[in-house]
Amino acid sequence: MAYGNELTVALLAVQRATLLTKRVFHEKAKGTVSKDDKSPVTLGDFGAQALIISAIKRNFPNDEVVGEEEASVLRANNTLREQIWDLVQGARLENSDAEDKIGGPIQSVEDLLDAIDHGTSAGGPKGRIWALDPIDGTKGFLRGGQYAVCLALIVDGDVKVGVLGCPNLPVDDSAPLDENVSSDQTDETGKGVLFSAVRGEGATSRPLSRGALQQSQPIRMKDLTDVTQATFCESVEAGHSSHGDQAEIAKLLGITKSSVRMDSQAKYASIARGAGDIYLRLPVSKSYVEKIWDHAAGDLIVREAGGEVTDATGKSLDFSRGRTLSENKGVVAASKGVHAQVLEAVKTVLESK
Ligand SMILES: Nc1ncnc2c1ncn2[C@@H]1O[C@H](COP(=O)(O)OS(=O)(=O)O)[C@@H](OP(=O)(O)O)[C@H]1O
Ligand SMILES: [Mg+2]
Ligand SMILES: [Mg+2]
Ligand SMILES: [Mg+2]
Repeated sequence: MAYGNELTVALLAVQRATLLTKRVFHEKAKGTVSKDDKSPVTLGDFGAQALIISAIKRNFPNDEVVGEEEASVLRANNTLREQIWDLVQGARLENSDAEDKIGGPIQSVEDLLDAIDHGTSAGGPKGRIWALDPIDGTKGFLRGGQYAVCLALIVDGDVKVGVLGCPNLPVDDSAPLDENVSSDQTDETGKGVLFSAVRGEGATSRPLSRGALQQSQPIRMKDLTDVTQATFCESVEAGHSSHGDQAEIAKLLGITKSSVRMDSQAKYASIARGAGDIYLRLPVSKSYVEKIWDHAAGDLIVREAGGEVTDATGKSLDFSRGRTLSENKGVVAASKGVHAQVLEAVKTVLESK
């Protein structure tokens, strides 16, 4: 399989990072710090970024990483740094071959900080670049909702491998969409999914585990031709995606079911496994530019599951422009049978503004 080694490393690295994020998820004090743009970052975001980058550095020392977080807050804050060090040391895969494959534990606090700060690549159209969002949907993570650990390999501007770890989604790919938002399952009864895709080779899901990788199974978008029957997913935060425009589009398409609001790239994963049909993310402000780590893995997983992903003008998402999707506005992801119709409605509503 093309990119087989990259896929295995990415799956194990994301799986190990979810052990850490799940621990933080259940703690009352998540070590939340406000970043310069006022968005939150937690012990979980820092710890997961350190663990994943150390696995990449060990296996692919020449690759670059575009990561969301950086360590300056930790260099200045002893308490936070020590808390993360403890968490990172405690996050080990219970299968020694799997743990060895991704380099074993981080050796020192300096290595931990260096790993986090290795995510500063400028991105671009040439070479091998990993896009990493250690916790996507941090606001959802803090609220007790959905979140995802997201990793993708971009080669010469094209996404080749995508992995999404979704600890709060039900394992069952056929569970209805509202159960994807809020599952009654526990880790023991079937919660926690690892999605992945390799370019040209399809998309899969498998249960998250604490050790070796579990068996995977293929996932497919639902084959929808009657758009009025669609269910669509959107962000929880109105500040991230325009609920008003999305409601107008649904109305124009004759969709009567109410939208399902879900944090993070779990939205891409949910439509890829056929639980939902459409993911709309329409710009709230003219100035906001989407980040590549918020979309790279989800975009590939949906396309490999038979879906179509464009921006609000119909262009493919362009991951070759650096750290952001500077050539794109918004996201329209849907099954092939209805994407063109959805895109027309998006254009009509946005042009009327
Ligand atoms: N103004 C604005 N517009 C669009 N997107 C923004 C904006 N501000 C932030 N972000 C990014 O949104 C990421 C989370 O998106 P979600 O779809 O998960 O939002 S929500 O949590 O469901 O509300 C979130 O990712 P994380 O920081 O990884 O959580 C941000 O990168
Ligand atoms: Mg963030
Ligand atoms: Mg994000
Ligand atoms: Mg994030």
